[in-house]
Amino acid sequence: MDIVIGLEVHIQLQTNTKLFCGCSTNYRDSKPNKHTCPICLGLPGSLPKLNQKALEYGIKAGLALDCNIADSMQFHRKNYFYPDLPKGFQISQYDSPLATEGTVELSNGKKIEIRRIHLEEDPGRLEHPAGKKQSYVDYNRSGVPLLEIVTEPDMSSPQEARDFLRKIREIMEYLKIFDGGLEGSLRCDANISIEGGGRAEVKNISSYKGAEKALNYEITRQKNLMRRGKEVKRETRHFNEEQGITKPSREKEEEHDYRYFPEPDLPRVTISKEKIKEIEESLPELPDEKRDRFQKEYGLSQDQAESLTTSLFLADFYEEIACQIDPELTATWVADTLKGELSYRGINLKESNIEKEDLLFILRYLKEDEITEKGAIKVMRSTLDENKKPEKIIEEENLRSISLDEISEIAKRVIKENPEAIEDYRQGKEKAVNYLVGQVMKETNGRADPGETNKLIQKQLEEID
Ligand SMILES: Nc1ncnc2c1ncn2[C@@H]1O[C@H](COP(=O)(O)OP(=O)(O)OP(=O)(O)O)[C@@H](O)[C@H]1O
Ligand SMILES: [Mg+2]
Ligand SMILES: [Mg+2]
Repeated sequence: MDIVIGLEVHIQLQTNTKLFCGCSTNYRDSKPNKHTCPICLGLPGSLPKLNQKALEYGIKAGLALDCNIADSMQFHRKNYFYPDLPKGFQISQYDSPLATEGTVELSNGKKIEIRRIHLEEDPGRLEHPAGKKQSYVDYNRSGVPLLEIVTEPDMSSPQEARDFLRKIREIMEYLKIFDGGLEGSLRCDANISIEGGGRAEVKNISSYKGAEKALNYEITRQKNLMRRGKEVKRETRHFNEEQGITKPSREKEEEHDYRYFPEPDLPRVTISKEKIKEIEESLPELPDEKRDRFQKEYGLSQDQAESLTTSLFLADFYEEIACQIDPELTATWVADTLKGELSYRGINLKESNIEKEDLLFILRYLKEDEITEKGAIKVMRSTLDENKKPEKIIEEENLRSISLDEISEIAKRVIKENPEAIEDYRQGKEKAVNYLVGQVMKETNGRADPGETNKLIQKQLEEID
């Protein structure tokens, strides 16, 4: 049974002001209804004016997704009645959108077609506090610029949908027009059908993990209906993030006729070839290009390059260190060790204490055998957990590597103290060597180099023989 998935992704553009007025878009820490004016409250007689920055950001996004940018576009009124929309309509786009026909390549190489991209205003935010009879509405979000990206129904699994959203997020962050770290900045409607059934449009998804969950739930639900010979209806459903389930939309009025018509208060917008060209020339290197370049320039594996380019912040962090010291060593320490430590702590690089200089310092010491690998990991952990500088940690925790002579002395003593290990070694037990190495590591608090220690112990044991 073929699974068909198409997404409508809404991303909030990071402009300072709203799409059609001068109110601030920075609403998350504000009291409700503080960033409002007659325009974003939709009061009669107010006139919207297009934010040119939002238009520029939209063009940027369209170009980055390989779309055709329209030479002119029109805003339309999308009429529906709901308290989050004070005017009774949303200014959106209809048959004359900003951009059409783009593509996004997933990490499995599959190409997903973009049907269209358009600009629209975000509605207000409703709050339904638990245990209260009233609901509240906050219009601070009303009028924040949204970019809606609509795909063709090209995805065939929830994993692909998740990967698509991750890619979109990465690209938009690279363009510096979007901040995925903000709550509710990326929302999507996921359309899904199974061969022979109607499509469900699942609304209210606010993360890419949520999208995957909602789609998995839908597959099970739709397959179960089909198995029992029941019809899968074409319908709109709501995703409940906490419960991980979808439910039919309660509001019947959501299955509407939007009665689209051209927004009479906003003239058709022409987009000149020069403007498009200028924006195209200013586009930064995008994630896929950076990944390919990292592979070529620094000799990284595809996996490492992929892992290091998932965010611009991470990629820059890596590259600035890699330029000053061994790029392959840096890749291993950033992509594997550091990312592992961060994910163990449930934080990302931006949120952590570690700075470029810190990692560079650790890698320098490691390269010059001033600390062991084990020591380096300890320093990294303490840098993350205690917000101290590596230099200080190395001093305080006594992590500086010890010399071969010192190791040799300790090894001698350890061998002497463990006659049964010598016996085991004579009988050909390799484990005995490992045990002795372990003892030396313990005595030296992990400061001895395990490879060197192993060699020394073998040599000393042979000499006893
Ligand atoms: N059979 C299908 N199965 C799954 N997805 C589909 C199917 N047919 C179309 N889609 C997807 O559904 C989405 C259609 O979105 P679009 O916004 O154009 O229309 P709509 O959902 O009818 O309207 P709106 O959501 O604006 O009210 C697209 O992403 C498309 O890829
Ligand atoms: Mg839709
Ligand atoms: Mg839509």
